[in-house]
Amino acid sequence: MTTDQALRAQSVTRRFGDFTAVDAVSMEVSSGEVVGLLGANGAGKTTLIRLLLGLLAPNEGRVELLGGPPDRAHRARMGYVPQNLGLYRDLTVAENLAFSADAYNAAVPEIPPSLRDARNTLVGDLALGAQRQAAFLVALAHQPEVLVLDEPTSGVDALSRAELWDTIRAQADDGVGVLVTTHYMEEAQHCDRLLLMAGGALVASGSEDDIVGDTRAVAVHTADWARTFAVLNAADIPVILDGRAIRVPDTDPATISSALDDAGVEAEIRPVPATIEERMLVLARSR
Ligand SMILES: Nc1ncnc2c1ncn2[C@@H]1O[C@H](COP(=O)(O)OP(=O)(O)OP(=O)(O)O)[C@@H](O)[C@H]1O
Repeated sequence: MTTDQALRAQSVTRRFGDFTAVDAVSMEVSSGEVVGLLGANGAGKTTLIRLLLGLLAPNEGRVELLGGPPDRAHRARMGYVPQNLGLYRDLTVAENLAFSADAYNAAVPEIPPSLRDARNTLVGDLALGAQRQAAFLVALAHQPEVLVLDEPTSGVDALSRAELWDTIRAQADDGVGVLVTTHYMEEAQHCDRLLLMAGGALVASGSEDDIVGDTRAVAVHTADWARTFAVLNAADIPVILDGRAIRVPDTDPATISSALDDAGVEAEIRPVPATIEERMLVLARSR
């Protein structure tokens, strides 16, 4: 390892026409840490990643990859698993691995037991969990010092997700700096630190507790959940329906009672600590 700093963005902005996809973002990832990049669809996570990796040029600001510019030489020291996995679907797992190792002048790694039966299967014919596993293997073949993973666990079953997180943690324990995006909020617990984006900006960072802070929510218990949801929604109250449970973040319980009383809906209202997902909703609404 030649530097403790794996990735850094300093006041980085990227526009597409009049639209600002990444807005003056400053952040960094150190070697050996797993940093989770969270945010709703369109928050700017993938664009930030592409800027950090030199795949897109910033309009303003500066990025550093392993302490230098994100040029070919520095990019050769990082591993990237994009959302679409970046594998050749019409090549087998073994062929993808050999191709990538050759491109980086690295030895072809051994295929782990869980993928061995699939070594001669075309990637396009594999289940998504196995495809993601293969993409990890390919990205790690040249022993990168930085690993950037864009939704690595999306669409895979719980067991495969747990295995992928084990792999991520093992890499960090070996000193690799990891930046990972996820849509699954429960996966925030696997990260050492979180960055939260909304509307292109970095709106919060730290641990899950730092991000939630003292934000509160209200749990609404009612038999008539459909009407309750409709009434609160119509009153422009930030209501969340999770199954049949109704939650309202960052809103005075009296406001909720009053909206429901006016509509003649019977409900029991209980203030509770907010979740990170609810805090994200609050931050996104305030952008
Ligand atoms: N090449 C492009 N041209 C125009 N707009 C773009 C381009 N790339 C991204 N955008 C826009 O920038 C915004 C941020 O997109 P981005 O893919 O970075 O979000 P994201 O947080 O990664 O979302 P998701 O979780 O859905 O992947 C979106 O509104 C997207 O439509």
